[in-house]
Amino acid sequence: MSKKTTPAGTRPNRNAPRAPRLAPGVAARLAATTALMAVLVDHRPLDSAIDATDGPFETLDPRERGLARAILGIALRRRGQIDDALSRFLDKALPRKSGPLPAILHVAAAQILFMDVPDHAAVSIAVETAEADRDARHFKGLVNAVLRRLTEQRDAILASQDEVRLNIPDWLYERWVKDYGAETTAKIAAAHLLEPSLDLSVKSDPEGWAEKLGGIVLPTGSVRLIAHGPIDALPGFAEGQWWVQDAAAALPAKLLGNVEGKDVADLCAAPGGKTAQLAAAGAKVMAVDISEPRLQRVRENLSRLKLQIGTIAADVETWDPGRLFDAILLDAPCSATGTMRRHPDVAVLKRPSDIKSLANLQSSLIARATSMLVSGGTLVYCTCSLERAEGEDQVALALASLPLVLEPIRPEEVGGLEAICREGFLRTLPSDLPNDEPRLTGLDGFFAARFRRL
Ligand SMILES: C[S@@+](CC[C@H](N)C(=O)[O-])C[C@H]1O[C@@H](n2cnc3c(N)ncnc32)[C@H](O)[C@@H]1O
Repeated sequence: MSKKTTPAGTRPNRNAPRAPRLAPGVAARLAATTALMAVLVDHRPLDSAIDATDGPFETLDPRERGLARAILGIALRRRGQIDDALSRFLDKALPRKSGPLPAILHVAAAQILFMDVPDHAAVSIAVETAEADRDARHFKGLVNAVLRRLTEQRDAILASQDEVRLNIPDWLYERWVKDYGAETTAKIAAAHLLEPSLDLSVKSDPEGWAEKLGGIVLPTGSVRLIAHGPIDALPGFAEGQWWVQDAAAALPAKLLGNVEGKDVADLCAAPGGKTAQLAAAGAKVMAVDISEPRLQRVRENLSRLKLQIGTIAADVETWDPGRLFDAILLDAPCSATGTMRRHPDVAVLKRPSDIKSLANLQSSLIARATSMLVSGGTLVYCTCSLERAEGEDQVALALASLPLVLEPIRPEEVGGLEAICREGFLRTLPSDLPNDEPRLTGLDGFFAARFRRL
């Protein structure tokens, strides 16, 4: 048998710096631990922690990346249950100077409680991850003891937990019970525990694309698939035939009706899902966003889709377009509490005070949008929030203070789904659109209202 050798004619350079060797599986858990710390401690969005070019995800191979992402999804989705389970074995708070110790425990507990990972691997890799950190290494013994006890008592712990209640922060639970009632809140929370489907908006032929991609066509026209593997490897991506967009997020742009040939402003446009819909429907679109880097993503997305638009990096609160538009879509910045299925980090990142300040910003943006609209023009206001303060309350404020009348939304405009058309508004909930296959169920929580300018 031949020995492993270096390429012919070369010798190993013994002085070259070598990347530390990690046992199999450790790199993925280290990356998950680092990203979880970024979310829990630094309050950074998960996507930015994962995408950081100098972060540990950069060096992972696709399998490790997938594993790290899956662990993070569960660690955030089921954070309440994991906290509750770990607290049963910790009689005091973890010491301050323990580095990533909390994230190491959460990453391991996510695997032990909810993933098909051998217990001994989850525990020993957690101990090894602790060993790799200057501060956490002093707590190796604690990591080992707590996690072993967790493996022993897993079934009893899970049986004793109310998974629906434990995983929603108290302040959101209280708001939702007030607005939607306890039964619907429980359904929303249950929907958050499921890995969401992959929803696509297609330029044309939804049936054909559903067949090619192995998905279904929803009553609203989106194509829905069970997500797996890299998106850019799917048929039709490179050719620009479709784009990723939650089925609920695809509804507000449709509420502008026939936009062919019309001057439409898409305010707060990035990353451009709704811009693409408007451009594909033949509108002359001006996409406006405060963030130039995010606007660059709009340009890249629209260029892949071979759709023409104009773009302007500007703050809508102060931007003066110097002309009026026939129609405006205002997808305002919001708390994003409707997207917790896709972005479970929202439960960690948002606070009640955010809703207040966002609601103030939304009122100001609606007033600005109204001032850019021709008389008789249509304004669709939407947010991906479950909070009334960012939805129904904004409508009441706008109608009381601006030259706008409400144009109620009808079920036939949203795939005939009466349940998502409430009081003339679009109000989707994560628990809407159930399917026998749980991986094909649900919608992001969206609100939309349509106005006509007087
Ligand atoms: C909910 S996202 C928009 C999603 C987008 N409409 C889509 O469908 O892909 C909100 C966007 O608002 C932008 N934004 C926040 N404040 C803004 C402001 N004052 N003026 C313009 N854009 C703003 C953010 O940069 C962000 O891209």
